[in-house]
Amino acid sequence: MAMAEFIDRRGFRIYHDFLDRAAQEALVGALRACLRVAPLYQPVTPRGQKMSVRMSAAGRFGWITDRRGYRYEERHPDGMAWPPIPAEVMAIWEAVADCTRAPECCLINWYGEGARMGLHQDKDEADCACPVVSVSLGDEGLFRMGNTERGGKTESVWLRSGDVVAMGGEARLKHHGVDRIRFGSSTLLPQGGRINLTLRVVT
Ligand SMILES: O=C(O)CCC(=O)C(=O)O
Ligand SMILES: [Fe+2]
Repeated sequence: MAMAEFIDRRGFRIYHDFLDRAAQEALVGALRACLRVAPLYQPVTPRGQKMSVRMSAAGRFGWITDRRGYRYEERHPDGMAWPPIPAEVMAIWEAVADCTRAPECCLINWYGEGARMGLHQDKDEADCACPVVSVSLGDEGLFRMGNTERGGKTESVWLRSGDVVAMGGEARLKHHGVDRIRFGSSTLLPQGGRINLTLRVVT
């Protein structure tokens, strides 16, 4: 793994080029194995809108949304247990999380052409002492960072394949989202698109 230097933006610690190409390829291989066990599915918000990202998860819990609400579940919507979090992913957590607890969820988001994620807070976790750690693979994504309160100024950064962001401390409950991706900007994923992993302590 590359040296752990980061840029601090409002408490978001951005580690550009944290994973080199070989590490990214190894991670994609491990994730493909996860997705064979727990395939990507299209989530629906509690209000009934289809999300543009497709999702799956690894770990004891997966974060899901459907008409019944947002929550963590120990099973995929199709009924199977989530696969274990790959060792390569755990190693990233250990390098940047600065937290004694282990992640219990690795949410897997897949962004195809036109997919985005609106500004939101990650607040369905019981313990916010640990960060949410994000790993980006494939196409570049425009990541927007805001405030703990709704509204106010935001700033954005393009996240590239291999970048890692730790959202802890003052950034833990700050709003963030992905405005758009540059579809086809990376050669990592043969079909294009962007994968984002978020590692979370849930309980
Ligand atoms: O895709 C990203 O970079 C962020 C994803 C995110 O915020 C989430 O899954 O909660
Ligand atoms: Fe988030």
